[in-house]
Amino acid sequence: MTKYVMALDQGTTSSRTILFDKNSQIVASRSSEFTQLYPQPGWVSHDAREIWDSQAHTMRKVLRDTEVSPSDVAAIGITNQRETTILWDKNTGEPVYEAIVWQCRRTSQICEEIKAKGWEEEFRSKTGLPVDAYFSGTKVQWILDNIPGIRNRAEKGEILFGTVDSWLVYKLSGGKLHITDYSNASRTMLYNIHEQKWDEEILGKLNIPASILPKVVASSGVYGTTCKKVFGAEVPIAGIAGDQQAALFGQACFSPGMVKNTYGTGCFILMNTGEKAVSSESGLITTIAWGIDGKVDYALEGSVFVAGAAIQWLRDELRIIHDAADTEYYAAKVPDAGGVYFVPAFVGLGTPHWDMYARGAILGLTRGSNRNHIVRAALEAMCYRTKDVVDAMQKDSGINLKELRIDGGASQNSLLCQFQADLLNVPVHRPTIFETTALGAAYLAGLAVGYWENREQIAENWSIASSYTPKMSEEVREEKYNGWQKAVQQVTTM
Ligand SMILES: Nc1ncnc2c1ncn2[C@@H]1O[C@H](COP(=O)(O)OP(=O)(O)O)[C@@H](O)[C@H]1O
Ligand SMILES: O=P(O)(O)OC[C@H](O)CO
Repeated sequence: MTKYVMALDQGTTSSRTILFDKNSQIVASRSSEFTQLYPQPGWVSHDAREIWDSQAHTMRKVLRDTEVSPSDVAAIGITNQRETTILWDKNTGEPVYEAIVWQCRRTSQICEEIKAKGWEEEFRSKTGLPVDAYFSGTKVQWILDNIPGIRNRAEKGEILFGTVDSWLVYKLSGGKLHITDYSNASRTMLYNIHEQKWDEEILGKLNIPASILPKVVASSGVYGTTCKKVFGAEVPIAGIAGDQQAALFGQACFSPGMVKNTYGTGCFILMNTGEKAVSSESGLITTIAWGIDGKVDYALEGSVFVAGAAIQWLRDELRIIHDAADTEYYAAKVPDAGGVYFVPAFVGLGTPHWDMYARGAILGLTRGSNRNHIVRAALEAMCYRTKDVVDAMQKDSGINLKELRIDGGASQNSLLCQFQADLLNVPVHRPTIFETTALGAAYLAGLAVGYWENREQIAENWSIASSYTPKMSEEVREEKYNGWQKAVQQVTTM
């Protein structure tokens, strides 16, 4: 009898495999970190082989350690760091270059050229995305233009492109499937989110041959099975979604107006807007949340590139903490950040600023500032950036936020959660299962094979572990946020 759904959560810093049971409980979880490559300032790469190897390792390990047989896995769902771009050889299945990571700024110049040619509005209205190095399109173009011989081979049909979901499915299926889902396609800057097709004009403008593109499929559906070589059984591959959309699904944000925020390496705030693709005046992204049963739902998204990554920086570069969890201890030693603001614009600023050239700063230091203030300012920065995004979301959608559902590694920090509730002036809820990204992928796959019946059943499984209610006065909130906005002005270049 099949008992579990397996979620593969391929994130920016680690690959994870989680087995869920019917009550949405985690039965077992294994993760494996992999190498971050920084070939030049502002550039970020991964080795696509290592992405696959680390993912496959955690899949096998989770089964071995729990003695669950592959035949007890009802379906596999995949969720992934989005936008990260991989090109591989169609015949050998070998990557032809490093995976260019979503955070990588190497294509900023290409983006400038697109803007200088006056194409930005066309790209934005068709894809829902501002022209930025964040998205896959210019990364694909860069590889085709800069790696000798690749363009020629791509034009001969010998090269395939995919985001990480495509790459994993290709490997899992033994090279049989070259697919991506709607949510991932909507992050490439090559996909028309209204007509739901790869956009020929944009492909022409970026000089990208259509033959390298994956087929776009539903986010929930049986696409094929794993090749026996992977772990000894043919298990249905039945769900795919970009990690932030998967988290929206895992948080059961099924109705328009529901919002989740994931505090991981970056912060990603998504509001379900249902069947309506809301276009933004305030620098939000219009994205596909998921496509299921022939119907596409949309979301408004705010992307904050550096959130928990600033905590890692405090640990690895400044070395003022040993562990991310220490931040709560140090931050709690002071009543506030003492006027210190930390703007972690290490790779520019995303929503709503979209400033590729902004860089980080710690401001407001006095002779009395110490580690506690800086640590607290780093935590508060995640909350301020979230408020930047939520304010824009409320303005563009006309919907007032009623509550915020949170997840991701840094959401374990209660001081952060309380400050977030205070700043937004709405309750913040952390669910019992905070691995919502993986859970969302499991749900998409489980729904496709009838493991879960419908979204109502899923919504019933969502429950709150901790809630934080706002306690800050309006006056203090305004004063703090004004200080933040002034700090941001100091680092922006536009
Ligand atoms: N208790 C904590 N307080 C603040 N930040 C934390 C805490 N625990 C983890 N983090 C941060 O959260 C991030 C890890 O979250 P995770 O959701 O696993 O990220 P990702 O999926 O992006 O790799 C790291 O950047 C880490 O610094
Ligand atoms: O790997 P994460 O969780 O930091 O997510 C990365 C995002 O998908 C980038 O858009």
